[in-house]
Amino acid sequence: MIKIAPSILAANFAQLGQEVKEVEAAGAELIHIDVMDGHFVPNISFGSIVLDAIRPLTSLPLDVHLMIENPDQYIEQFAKAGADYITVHVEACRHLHRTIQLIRSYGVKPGVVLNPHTPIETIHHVLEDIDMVLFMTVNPGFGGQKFISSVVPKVAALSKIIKERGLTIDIEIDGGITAETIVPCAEAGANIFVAGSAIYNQEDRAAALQAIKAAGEAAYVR
Ligand SMILES: O=C(CO)[C@@H](O)[C@H](O)COP(=O)(O)O
Ligand SMILES: [Fe+2]
Repeated sequence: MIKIAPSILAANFAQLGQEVKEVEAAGAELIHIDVMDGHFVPNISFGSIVLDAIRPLTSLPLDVHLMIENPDQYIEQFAKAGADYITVHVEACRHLHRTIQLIRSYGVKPGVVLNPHTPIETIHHVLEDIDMVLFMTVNPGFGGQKFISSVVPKVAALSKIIKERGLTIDIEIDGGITAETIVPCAEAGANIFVAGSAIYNQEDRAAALQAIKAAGEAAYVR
């Protein structure tokens, strides 16, 4: 089943609570939260106080995408603020396995993120320890960028490995997702899709979300 995770990075922060409730009512399955530190990525977004604020307003899982250096230092903070998933970039972790264990120790589902150029071989030895792999289909740091289609073969290759090993791991795609770009990703076996501008920048957000989901459902093969 296809799940849609609207990214609040594209929401109106002056009415964030309402923006979260709107996508929940529209059929979103997760809320995607982009944390940027101005070091790992060339942009700053927000920290765990935003989770503190929205946690009581939604029953949806909070999917926290950490685009930060030294993620270990902040995992407790995000776990205590109510994260359900915490995903860390392979490129930002010196001891990836330890970071995954740290996330799990707080009862949070761990996931790993790969930049567009990062090979899937970097996570072969942690697949048994994680709940999600997040493929970046843009270079991280900004919303509203163009989808990088050369990532799709990596998604298909990982999906095959997950199947061969009999694992249950969600494959999430993040960056430039629309009702068109979701199609090759769902065909490659991805099942969770982040969408920021393709939902929040639309007049009818519910219709936009449902159109993206329907296109993904029609294409999904696993
Ligand atoms: O992590 C990121 C960007 O670094 C994403 O979650 C974006 O925020 C998605 O925005 P769109 O590409 O869907 O507009
Ligand atoms: Fe993200």
